[in-house]
Amino acid sequence: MSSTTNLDYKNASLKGTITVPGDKSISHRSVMFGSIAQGKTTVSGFLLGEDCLSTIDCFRKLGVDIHVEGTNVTILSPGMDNWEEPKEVLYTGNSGTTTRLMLGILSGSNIHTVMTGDASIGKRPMRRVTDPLRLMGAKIAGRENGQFTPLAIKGTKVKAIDYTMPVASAQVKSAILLAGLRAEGTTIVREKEVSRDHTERMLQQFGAKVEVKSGVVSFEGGQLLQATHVNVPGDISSAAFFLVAGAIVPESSIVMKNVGVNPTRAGIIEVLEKMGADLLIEVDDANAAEPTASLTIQTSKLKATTIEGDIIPRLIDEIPIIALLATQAEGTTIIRDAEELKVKETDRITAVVTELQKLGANIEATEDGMIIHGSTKLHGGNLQSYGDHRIGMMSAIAALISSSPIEIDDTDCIAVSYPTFFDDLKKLMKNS
Ligand SMILES: O=C(O)C1=C[C@@H](OP(=O)(O)O)[C@@H](O)[C@H](O)C1
Ligand SMILES: C=C(OP(=O)(O)O)C(=O)O
Repeated sequence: MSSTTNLDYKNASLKGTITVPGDKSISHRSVMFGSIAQGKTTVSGFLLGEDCLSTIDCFRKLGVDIHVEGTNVTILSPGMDNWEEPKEVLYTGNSGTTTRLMLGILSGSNIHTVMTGDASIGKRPMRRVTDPLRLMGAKIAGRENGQFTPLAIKGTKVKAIDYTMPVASAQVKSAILLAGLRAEGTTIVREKEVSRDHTERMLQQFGAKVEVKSGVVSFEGGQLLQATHVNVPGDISSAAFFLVAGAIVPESSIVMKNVGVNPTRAGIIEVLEKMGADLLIEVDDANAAEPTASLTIQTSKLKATTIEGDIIPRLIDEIPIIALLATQAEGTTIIRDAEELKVKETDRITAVVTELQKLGANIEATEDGMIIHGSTKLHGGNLQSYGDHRIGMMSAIAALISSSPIEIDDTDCIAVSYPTFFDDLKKLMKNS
């Protein structure tokens, strides 16, 4: 365990304006696409979270020149066909997105690489990616027949596939599409439930032609990406913590500017609205490559809801903080169809239920989600983050409404996606 944080936030209220850091999914992809394209790609609003820094580190090892200045990143790439074969293992840290998308990219490259990550990555399933990539002809070897890291990838000439996704996962879809860049023929990915579409949008931004029609993405191999500029919006998954805080902490009013509201990511907005939250959405430019909005949330009287089916991929990373929200809503909230939570940085069903029960919440785990009876007054306690950034941040927000202090083991992990989380929290508390 690294840092233990003791949070005594009694009678806090949150007021003011913040700008949450850049979107993690889009930041990863900006470096990946900028490294594939030959020439100079510039990125603004980049997330300096540990996961995205792992992506940068991997591409530097392939000979891509990447400069970081504040949240501006410049990528000078010789182009994918001229990458160097790295002498070292590529280390993907805690990042599932880096590991899985790199598998797709490296499969169609002309170099040999070995990839590994931290202990959490070592437990996360990779066959969901290595199986379709092997169908494309990829040469991947890994622990338990390609299920776990470390993974070795011998870049080769891959071929297109027509693949129906067995799980709703943007990481699997993206890995296949990125391998498809170098494949002969048309790669087709069919989704039953639409997952985040940042890869499809960014392929278009880099000049590729992609067709997306009712859950089917088709994409002709052999297209060259053109270096460009990427503007990364604020991360709605980070904003989610303050959307919930604003709704449940008494006498609060929070404005968040420049938040990405791509419809494939904005499930939390739909849920807040259904639960009766006082939320104002002012869209900046609906036609931007990734649309953004200002979000204003005020303390709200909340009612329970059911969250299931095709909304789940649109809010998968927000479920821990939505569970806390539901403890403050009148009635029974049911979350189902969310078994994917079991294979994130930790088993998020068990982690959320165990930690919220410690605070007195009336919450139970189910096979594919959780049931929460509200509203309950929460008390303090000693919580664990399990090294999972989203559990750590959910616990810190709980401390704002608990009747006594909350101690959290290992809050360092929050830097994975939101390194300035406590700065933003303090800023909002100071204004109250
Ligand atoms: O593609 C992405 O950037 C991501 C996809 C999601 O994972 P899955 O593809 O496993 O659902 C999400 O949980 C993760 O935080 C980021
Ligand atoms: C699941 C997450 O990320 P990744 O899969 O990239 O580790 C997350 O950020 O909540």
